[in-house]
Amino acid sequence: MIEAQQLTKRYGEKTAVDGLDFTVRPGTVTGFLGPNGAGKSTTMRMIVGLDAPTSGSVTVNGRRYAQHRAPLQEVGALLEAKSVHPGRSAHNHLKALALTHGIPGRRVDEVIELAGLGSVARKRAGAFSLGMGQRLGIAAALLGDPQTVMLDEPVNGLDPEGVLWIRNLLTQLASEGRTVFVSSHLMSEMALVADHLIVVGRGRLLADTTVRDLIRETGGDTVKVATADPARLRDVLAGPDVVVTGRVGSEELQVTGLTAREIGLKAAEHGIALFELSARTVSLEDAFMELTRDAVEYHGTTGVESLGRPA
Ligand SMILES: Nc1ncnc2c1ncn2[C@@H]1O[C@H](COP(=O)(O)OP(=O)(O)OP(=O)(O)O)[C@@H](O)[C@H]1O
Repeated sequence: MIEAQQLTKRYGEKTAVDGLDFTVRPGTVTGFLGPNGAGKSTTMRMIVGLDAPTSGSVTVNGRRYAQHRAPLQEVGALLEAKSVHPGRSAHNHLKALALTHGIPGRRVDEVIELAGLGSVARKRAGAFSLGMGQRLGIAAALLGDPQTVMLDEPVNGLDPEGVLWIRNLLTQLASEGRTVFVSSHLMSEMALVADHLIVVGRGRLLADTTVRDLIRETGGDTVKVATADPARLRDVLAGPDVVVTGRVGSEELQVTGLTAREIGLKAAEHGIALFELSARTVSLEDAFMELTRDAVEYHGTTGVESLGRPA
């Protein structure tokens, strides 16, 4: 379990992390999302003691990282900054790490297998592709068989097979009861792998919710219906959790709380003709954009003005 309380980090004038309160629970994959510069990496660095909070605190299983006697066996982390000696092989890098942390040597071979690095383990890590480097970083994170696993952008640079491997790995780690905290900009991937989400923007907490609820709140379960008799259809669909909206005089209604199928069946039962019946699909990406619209630090421009005018 990771618990942040009023976690704050300032760099001079800049507040990178601003009073964050959240809990990452074991047994599920928790996604950590936010636009560029939102404070995700800074938060993750504070979790593993690479940066000290300006105020507030963050603990892993009730203790600050530095207070754990064997931190590598407590929290395994893949952070953006790599610290692999380029001349060393993957095997030697992991062996050195194991030796200095009292981890048995056989675990090195286990994580090499787990990370799919068997065929390249004796090669210089400096010659590794981005994807292999990511796999080595993940192997190092898992070396201490930690209860808590934290990965910053783990799918970066991975090919589709690697992305699938990460997806299965994260699900597996969570199913073993571990705490899995993972940041990514790939929303489609997060939607598949994460159950819970912590969303930040400009250092502040924007949402602490499930993928389903976030999508629902953005209107993900709305069904659009068009009929010649909207007033009667409203009456037919009425129910405790059903909300029907629509402009007066319009044939179109927006319905939440019923599926397209349920609406179609009810309309047929009452002999009401429908002209259109379509579920609005909202992706996690849409929901994320909506939620973080005001918290994006670096907006891109696509307007012609930004390209300058020809002389
Ligand atoms: N060492 C530092 N000194 C000064 N400012 C910093 C430092 N580290 C981070 N920042 C600033 O703090 C803010 C948060 O940065 P951080 O890297 O944590 O964001 P992030 O959410 O991980 O972004 P990204 O998605 O781009 O990786 C940014 O505005 C960044 O410029």
